[in-house]
Amino acid sequence: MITTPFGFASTAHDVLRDIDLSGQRAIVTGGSSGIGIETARALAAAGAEVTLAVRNMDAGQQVADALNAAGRHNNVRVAHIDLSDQGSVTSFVAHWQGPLHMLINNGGIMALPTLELTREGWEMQFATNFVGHFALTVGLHPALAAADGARVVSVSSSGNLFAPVFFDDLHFDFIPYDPFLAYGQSKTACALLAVEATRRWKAEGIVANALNPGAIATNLQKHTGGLKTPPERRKSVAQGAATSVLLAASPLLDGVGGRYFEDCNEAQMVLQRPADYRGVARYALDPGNAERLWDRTLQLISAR
Ligand SMILES: NC(=O)c1ccc[n+]([C@@H]2O[C@H](COP(=O)([O-])OP(=O)(O)OC[C@H]3O[C@@H](n4cnc5c(N)ncnc54)[C@H](O)[C@@H]3O)[C@@H](O)[C@H]2O)c1
Repeated sequence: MITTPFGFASTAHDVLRDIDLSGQRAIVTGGSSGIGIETARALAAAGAEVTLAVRNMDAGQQVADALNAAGRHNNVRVAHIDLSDQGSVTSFVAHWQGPLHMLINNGGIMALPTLELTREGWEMQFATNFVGHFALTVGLHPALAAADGARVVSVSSSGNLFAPVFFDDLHFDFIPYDPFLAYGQSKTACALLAVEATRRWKAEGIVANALNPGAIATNLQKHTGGLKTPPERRKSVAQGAATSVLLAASPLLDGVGGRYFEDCNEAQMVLQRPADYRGVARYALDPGNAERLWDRTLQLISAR
């Protein structure tokens, strides 16, 4: 188990204190709100050149302007991506130039009340939270390989404990749609992406890890009537971004990949859903599931 000096209450700035990221380049998807803003703020404050990959360019530009005005480096920019739209992901990748040191797959949606499908017929949470990030990560593989020690960060969730990947029914054609089953499947898939990306790319110096940021009141809960977690177990957004930046940039994680973290430490693997929703399900780190999902998703995106 990987342990660090950081924990539940640590902030992203605590984790990056004394770390100089000058000359390093990062992408933060969903960087115009919530945890994404704080992830970008901390990486940029440490000197990294940060691209906010966002669906809403106006919102993204406002955040970039605010971060640049408050920081010392004028190193935050904005680029458009709609993770639910494969054409948009392809276009983002085509415009990216040069090496990429940190890819923070952070954007996401949760618990859409009714079944929504993309134009390809893919369930929307799976398409946005996972397939979009999968295509982005695979598309940016040459840029990651060029960075000499790149990190991919997969923002998963305790939602991994709600559902495995339903390989025979990814898009709820048979299983009755449930908002949290769909969210859970997508977040399990995000964890599996880290496992398989590490297996495939570690020899090229690329490692990927997954994380649960904790319970943070953000726009994510707009379909669920707000955060239900008791106050003592909630985090601020700066605390929520701590594990993301740890996985993106801390030397404590050098060479570590294919693992799942929460509260800045490696999480326990569990065989049943615990009452406190801590830990990661075995199926979410299973290498066989990870390879199967990778191959299946490659087929999905190449057949569209
Ligand atoms: N807040 C929590 O309690 C919590 C808990 C566990 C996991 N997470 C995860 O943390 C991540 C960040 O969530 P947050 O809490 O900051 O929520 P948020 O709603 O504030 O941020 C999510 C971001 O993703 C972007 N996004 C959504 N759909 C997109 C699309 N199609 N294309 C591009 N961008 C898109 C949104 O515009 C937004 O900027 C998510 O992956 C979420 O699942 C959050």
